[in-house]
Amino acid sequence: MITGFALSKKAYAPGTSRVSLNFAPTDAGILPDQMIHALAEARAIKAAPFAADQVQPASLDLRLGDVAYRMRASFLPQRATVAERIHALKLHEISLEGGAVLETGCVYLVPLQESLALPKDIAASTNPKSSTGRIDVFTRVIADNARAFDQIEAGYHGPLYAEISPRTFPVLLRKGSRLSQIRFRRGSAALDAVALKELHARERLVNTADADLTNGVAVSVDLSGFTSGNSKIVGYRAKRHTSVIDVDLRDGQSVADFWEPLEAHKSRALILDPNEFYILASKEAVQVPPGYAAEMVPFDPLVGEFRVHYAGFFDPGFGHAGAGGGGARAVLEVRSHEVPFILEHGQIVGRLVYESMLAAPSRLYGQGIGSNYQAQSLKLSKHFR
Ligand SMILES: O=c1ccn([C@H]2C[C@H](O)[C@@H](COP(=O)(O)OP(=O)(O)OP(=O)(O)O)O2)c(=O)[nH]1
Repeated sequence: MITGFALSKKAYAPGTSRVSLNFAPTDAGILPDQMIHALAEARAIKAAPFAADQVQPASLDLRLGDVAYRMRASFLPQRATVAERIHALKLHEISLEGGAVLETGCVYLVPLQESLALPKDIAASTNPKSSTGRIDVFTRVIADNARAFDQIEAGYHGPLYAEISPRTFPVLLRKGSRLSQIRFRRGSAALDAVALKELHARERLVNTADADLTNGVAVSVDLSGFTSGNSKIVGYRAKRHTSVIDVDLRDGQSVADFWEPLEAHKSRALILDPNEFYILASKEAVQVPPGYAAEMVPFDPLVGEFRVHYAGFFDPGFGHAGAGGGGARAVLEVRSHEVPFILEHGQIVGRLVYESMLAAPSRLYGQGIGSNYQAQSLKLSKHFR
């Protein structure tokens, strides 16, 4: 297990130093920013030069290409290429050059600008960016012959596509918009029970005295109320039939036009309406130490009553006091399925699974890379002012 790193003083500047991608057989972990740049220099990631801040501490933001296909339905390509399935299933094509609105309830497929020619020992996984999950845009990435969403096999050579289905708000996006992110991984890097216990003892991953560390660090919901002006609220419920959100515009919309604040109740419970979308926050302050990355997963795959976590990647340095993040809560994107469901204060809703980095990133989340959510409390996406 990799335990600690000295952080380099300077951020990695692409092309200025050689970062080796030759690993010892037992090396396992998530590739940090400097290795993502090295993958691009080695043409294992093929793309136009990266945009500023596109490479994050443990992931790369993926950019939409210039066309969206409105599809009859979602699919997994399995034995086909995605291009073959698009040919068979597309309803029509929309240019993204000048921007286009994607409607709620429809399924779109967009070729991404980045394609891959991965070495045999590097696999990848994808997830929506937190900003995408917080506005309820359901997004997954598929590759040719994929049998699962958001999983890219080691050694994959080929294009990537984003499946996009806005659930609550129509969204305006364009060529270059970044809805998804990709993490590159060598081997199996998840911490086992012993390593997680040791890391928590050393770094205090959550600020609870009796942290539940079964299969990851348990994260529960806070329904006691956060101060908002003169009131106490537990979160927000999305409004229906709103206007459009421009995914690239920060602070562009007023909260009141899109969200209904949910006042705290003395019962410290919240009844989730089926098919409504909620933003809530964790009771625990969480943190990801510099040598690690985390992912929020369902607390129990057998409990399908409600879904938390659209966007599960937590960056190295998120909530870390050394990166200005002390006390950060996890923001939770929550939806109930078939029946109304009562959530109670302190109920476990997800687990943070920690993985080792192959090396410390040259910059942490919150350190001069335009991070939007460091030290966050209950926080809507960056689109709202
Ligand atoms: O469900 C989630 C997922 C992530 N996060 C936190 C941890 C993560 O490190 C941070 C930023 O996530 P991400 O990089 O996916 O967001 P972004 O939309 O790219 O924002 P930024 O520009 O700040 O990176 O938000 C949450 O609170 N809840």
